[in-house]
Amino acid sequence: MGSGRATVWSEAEAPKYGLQCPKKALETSQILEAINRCNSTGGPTGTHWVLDPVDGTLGFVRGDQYAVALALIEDGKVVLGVLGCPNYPMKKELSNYNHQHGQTIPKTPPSSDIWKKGCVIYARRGSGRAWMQPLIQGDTQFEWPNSATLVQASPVDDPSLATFCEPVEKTNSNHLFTAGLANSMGLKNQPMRVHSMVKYAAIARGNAEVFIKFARSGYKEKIWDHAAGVVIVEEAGGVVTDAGVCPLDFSRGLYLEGLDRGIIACSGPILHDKIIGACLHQTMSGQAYSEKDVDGAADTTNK
Ligand SMILES: Nc1ncnc2c1ncn2[C@@H]1O[C@H](COP(=O)(O)OS(=O)(=O)O)[C@@H](OP(=O)(O)O)[C@H]1O
Ligand SMILES: [Mg+2]
Repeated sequence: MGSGRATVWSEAEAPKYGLQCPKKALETSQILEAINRCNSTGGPTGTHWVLDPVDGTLGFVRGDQYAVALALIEDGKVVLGVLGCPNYPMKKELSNYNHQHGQTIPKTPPSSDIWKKGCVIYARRGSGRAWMQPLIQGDTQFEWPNSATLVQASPVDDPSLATFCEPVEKTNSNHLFTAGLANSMGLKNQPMRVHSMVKYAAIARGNAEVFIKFARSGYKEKIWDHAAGVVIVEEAGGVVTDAGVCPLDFSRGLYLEGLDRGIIACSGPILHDKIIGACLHQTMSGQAYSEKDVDGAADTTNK
């Protein structure tokens, strides 16, 4: 959740936002203990904060992409989303890296300290806007609008020009099934495999057009893995639904209950319609998702 210095900074800023400042700066362990005290199970009523302190754990461990994700859910609807992406620089496109090695950060970082300068992306439901700003480092004070800039989903609606991203691990999403979808809708580019909700950030920033995740049947998607990303993509002009064209339902507890097969996030409605059509085609032609595809996938991309 950030350095001790960042913690002290947040506490010092608290009164400015009408919050009571703790008498003594909290230690890291106290912050973790406070997070652990949370016991809400979500649901259709009330106000709930949803936090994924390290989303994309594997990416974090590998020194690759991960996110710190915070969302506010009111009466079952996500009203606010914030994604901190410490390894996603303001000015770099993820797609410049990765295809061959499944890694979005080059092994040898560029000489500048660009990789230390991640971004934060956030949006409020109904504002029609999504914002991005650099991660605040060291003693820098946050002063709205600071260097925040508006981000927008990509205008590209031609599948042959679109970039699609998906989880790195084929145990988390069926790569064979998504490759079939991509092929049948005419996506030509290699998939960009990225850990964490940085995939939603990439759609919101216009660095990719499509994010598809089809988990194995029986796996229940958790609200904290999607809440912040969904509101940010939608406010940046994108569309997010399940494969049955229903919005993701954040009102039914800790899981996205009732999710139809997988999650499809797109930069706009034209590409989204095409993927839904491709899904229907795959299902009708008997190429629907199967467990075998996940467990025994002869998929050699990004190894
Ligand atoms: N079996 C299975 N199927 C589907 N999804 C799963 C599965 N196991 C875990 N998870 C959840 O996926 C979250 C990580 O998603 P990613 O997109 O980062 O996956 S990947 O590392 O790029 O493959 C990951 O979030 P984190 O735990 O925050 O990393 C999990 O909540
Ligand atoms: Mg997660």
